[in-house]
Amino acid sequence: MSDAVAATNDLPIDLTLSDDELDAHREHITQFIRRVVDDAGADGAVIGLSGGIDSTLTAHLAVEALGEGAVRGLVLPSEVNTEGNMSDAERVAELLDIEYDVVDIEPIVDAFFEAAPLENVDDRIGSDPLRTAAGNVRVRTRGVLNYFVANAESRIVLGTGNRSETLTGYFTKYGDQAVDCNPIGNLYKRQVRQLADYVGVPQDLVEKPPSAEMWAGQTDEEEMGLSYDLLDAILVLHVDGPLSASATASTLDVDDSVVARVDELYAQSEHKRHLPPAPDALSL
Ligand SMILES: Nc1ncnc2c1ncn2[C@@H]1O[C@H](COP(=O)(O)OP(=O)(O)OC[C@H]2O[C@@H]([n+]3cccc(C(=O)O)c3)[C@H](O)[C@@H]2O)[C@@H](O)[C@H]1O
Ligand SMILES: Nc1ncnc2c1ncn2[C@@H]1O[C@H](COP(=O)(O)OP(=O)(O)OP(=O)(O)O)[C@@H](O)[C@H]1O
Ligand SMILES: [Mg+2]
Repeated sequence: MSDAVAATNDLPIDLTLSDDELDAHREHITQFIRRVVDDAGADGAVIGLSGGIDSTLTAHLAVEALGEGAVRGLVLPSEVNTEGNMSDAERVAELLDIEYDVVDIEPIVDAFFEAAPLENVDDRIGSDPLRTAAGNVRVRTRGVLNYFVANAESRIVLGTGNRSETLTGYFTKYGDQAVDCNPIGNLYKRQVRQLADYVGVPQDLVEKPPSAEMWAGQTDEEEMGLSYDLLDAILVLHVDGPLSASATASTLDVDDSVVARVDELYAQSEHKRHLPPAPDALSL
């Protein structure tokens, strides 16, 4: 394990996976990807590449599972993505030797806002709720492009959701969630970084602060108001685990309000983890 991954591990709970466990996850995930593609009768996979760790690790494991010829990358910059992240996304595609396209989504997003049924969009877009709504439009636009390629070329869309995001609802409903499978969906964020490090993802990508890039300068940890390492510990001990909220707070030596905040994120995002509900069938 690199120093950068080890250094963050200063909590009284150790989520660090052993090499045997990392090998087991690697094998389990690559088998999963092969099975999903085979079961769908698809010819391969398509994945959005953002230069972040989730898509980088997922693409890496997809190439291990399917071979580089069966994986296609889409790098989809908008005006809020940094050039650094977009060139990292291209670097990942080149390191993995996969076919990829770069498509500027801003003209699509511009056309959308011109047609959108809202007053004074330009004046309101800098602050919520429009800032998040606009970010979600960019995220959903990427989903449309992913599915266009999947439909046209008989591919499945690889998602990059991890367990920390799923449990907190930290994703756009029918945006980056609109995928055919989530190969790293059973790994907490810290474990994503660790597995990425283990399979040889470049260090600078492993160490980069996670960002949804929904607006300029956004980082996940700032928006959520807590670090992934602390979030993961609360998820493992409490949301997925057996400890009460107060026992979790005292184990981690944090205020009860921190655990309450995670409980709130979990409860408020319940709807994102299910298919849309409908009333029960009536027998008339
Ligand atoms: N109880 C309920 N039952 C059924 N539906 C419910 C609902 N509450 C809200 N909704 C629906 O859900 C909508 C809100 O959900 P949604 O549209 O997703 O929007 P929302 O959750 O407000 O925003 C997405 C969040 O995910 C973050 N994100 C997005 C994309 C990528 C990443 C990343 O890590 O890369 C992070 C982003 O920064 C932001 O915090 C509401 O407008 C409403 O339509
Ligand atoms: N500019 C982009 N071009 C193509 N795909 C993108 C872009 N931005 C986001 N995505 C897709 O949306 C997914 C969700 O973004 P998210 O930020 O959660 O993951 P990430 O960028 O891979 O990792 P990190 O959390 O470290 O930033 C990405 O993994 C990627 O598949
Ligand atoms: Mg990102």
